[in-house]
Amino acid sequence: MSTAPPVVVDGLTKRYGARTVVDGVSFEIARGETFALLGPNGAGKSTTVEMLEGFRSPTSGTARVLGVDPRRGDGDWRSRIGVVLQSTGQAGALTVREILTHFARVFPHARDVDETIAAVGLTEHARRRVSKLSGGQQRRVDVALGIIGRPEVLFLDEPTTGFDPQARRDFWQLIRQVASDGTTILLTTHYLEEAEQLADRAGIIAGGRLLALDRVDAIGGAEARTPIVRWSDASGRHEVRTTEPAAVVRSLGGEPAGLEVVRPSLEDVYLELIGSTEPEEAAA
Ligand SMILES: Nc1ncnc2c1ncn2[C@@H]1O[C@H](COP(=O)(O)OP(=O)(O)OP(=O)(O)O)[C@@H](O)[C@H]1O
Repeated sequence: MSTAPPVVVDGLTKRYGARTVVDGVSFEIARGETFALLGPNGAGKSTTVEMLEGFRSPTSGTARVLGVDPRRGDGDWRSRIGVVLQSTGQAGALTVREILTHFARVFPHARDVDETIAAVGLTEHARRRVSKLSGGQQRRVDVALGIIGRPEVLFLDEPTTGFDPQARRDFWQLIRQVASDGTTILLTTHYLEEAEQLADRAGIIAGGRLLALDRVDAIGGAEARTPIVRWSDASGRHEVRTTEPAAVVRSLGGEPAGLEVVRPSLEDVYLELIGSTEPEEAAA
């Protein structure tokens, strides 16, 4: 087995005419790691993922997935990756079990069809046509199709869009299980809590450029994660950023009104980073 990381991206760039939509992006994803790519609409996340899946060609830079240039990936390579595209597949007339059975035959080490249906919470709907399912249920079929081949690298592009909160939590459980089997996962999502729950590391991208790349609990740097103590008194509302929140609380003597100690979340850090980009850059 190769020791190279399963995903290696170096200076990846995509231009459409004069527009650069992915601009010199570099990162690696280690074997078994879950990596989240975060960024606003139009940031370049799907374009990056689609270049890794071999569906789009880079203008410059390189990508290697399982040691292979995705544009040159053959059938064997494709059977080792799993893809959940952003748009829902239209598998109209087939039932859930039929479409999964059909795809399972394509892969040399496919998962058990009924276990996979159960894992995505569709056992009750296994005999229903995919076209008769709700949007969120169809999305679960997409996810089932992405994992049926027991991929070594799984690409999930906004997998839980349209899921209700319980379905999202069930999905997280499923992805944790897939990750614990050693699968390397690249996830894009607009739900920062999802990235916090699932990802080991994340990259934040805006205007095609990678603004930050780190462990999910460290992204933005120590400064951005400094706790904030807030309280109110007769003179109004106060806020202090401090590495020693307990000492600040003690110094207040007793418990002042509205006391809260907040550790900035990934969402706070993300909004600060995205907010600091030029609007036209973020929109470009
Ligand atoms: N075929 C194309 N021709 C020209 N521009 C394109 C093409 N495909 C995508 N783009 C542009 O590239 C930019 C990046 O799009 P991309 O879909 O990668 O963003 P994203 O980060 O995935 O956004 P979202 O969160 O909305 O899915 C967008 O401005 C989009 O309009």
